Amino acid sequence: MSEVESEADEVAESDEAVEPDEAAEAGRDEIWIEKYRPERLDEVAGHEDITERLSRYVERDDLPNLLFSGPAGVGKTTSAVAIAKELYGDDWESNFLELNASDQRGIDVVRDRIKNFARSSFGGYNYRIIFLDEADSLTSDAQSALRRTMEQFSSNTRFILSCNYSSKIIDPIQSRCATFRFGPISDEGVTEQILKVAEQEGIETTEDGVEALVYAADGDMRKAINALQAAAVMGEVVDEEAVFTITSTARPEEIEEMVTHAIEGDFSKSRSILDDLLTNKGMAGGDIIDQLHRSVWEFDLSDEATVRLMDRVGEVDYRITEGANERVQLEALLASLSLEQN
Ligand SMILES: Nc1ncnc2c1ncn2[C@@H]1O[C@H](COP(=O)(O)OP(=O)(O)OP(=O)(O)O)[C@@H](O)[C@H]1O
Repeated sequence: MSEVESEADEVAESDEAVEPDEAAEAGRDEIWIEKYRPERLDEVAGHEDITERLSRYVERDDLPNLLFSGPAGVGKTTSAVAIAKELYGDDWESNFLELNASDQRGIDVVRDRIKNFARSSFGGYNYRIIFLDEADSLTSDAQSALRRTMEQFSSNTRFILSCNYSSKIIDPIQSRCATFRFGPISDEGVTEQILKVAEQEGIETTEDGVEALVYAADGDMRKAINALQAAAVMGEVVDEEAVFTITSTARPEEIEEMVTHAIEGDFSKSRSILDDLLTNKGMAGGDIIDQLHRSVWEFDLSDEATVRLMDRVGEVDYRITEGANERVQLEALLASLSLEQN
């Protein structure tokens, strides 16, 4: 039993009335992304076109194999679980198996679990659901084996595969699935959910705090809610300062200032901002590149400078992904911008 649960039991057993403050404290120990995970398809924010189509399968009780693709934290797992809850009601847990394809123990363990689940007795339902997360982490050979398993159990099992990139899924699997692309959640969608959670938790947020949460999350709802919860622990009010600190995100103005100094030929000022971001703010080089990439079009730069910067950003991003030293790469980027001016 977790500490939270045992504490909650002790409180329930004691004769003394629970003070509202204590109840709120206990509530804050819960993980908000789980507490506010939508239960039903129509509660999933920002993907109405997808959830309406999924609801039709549920209404007809006729589910094809599904492939959900998209970035992290946008509702792929949530939608799969919501389908199971709507199809099976209280029995959903015994008819839904969640597996991770990148299971350390290997694909054979995953396949055995699929077989055991698909072969065990059914409680009056025509089919059960297997949700396989990170399906794109499987090699082509493992995916071919998975395809055979999908065929073997096609009469009584439906697969929902989740991945970041559907292009990494072999064609024979893609052609057996209806594909749904979950994009990043819109700023409005994230804002709405943040405000809802904050209100229910009695958390005060400032307008710039919510804007900072939306900016830092960049369409990832899990990141937005986690950041709200972490910032709420830090102080009374969730404001911009708290959010940027907690998420190790640079303010857009800092990134712009760093680039502008470099373009104006002042390498040392530009480098000292970079140093502050990497050393004092603890940012990862890859995250600075991501922020640069997102903000480039909002900087006050000529078209030519923007294109040059974009070109460099692409190159540095590739090198960092390949394992090059982040600081060296970022300093080189700023240095090359400065050199062009001098
Ligand atoms: N569209 C959404 N509407 C409301 N809440 C959401 C949405 N997407 C994500 N969330 C919140 O974020 C949490 C994580 O979402 P989920 O597990 O569905 O992400 P995912 O897309 O499956 O990501 P991953 O690929 O990393 O597994 C949920 O528990 C929920 O609180």
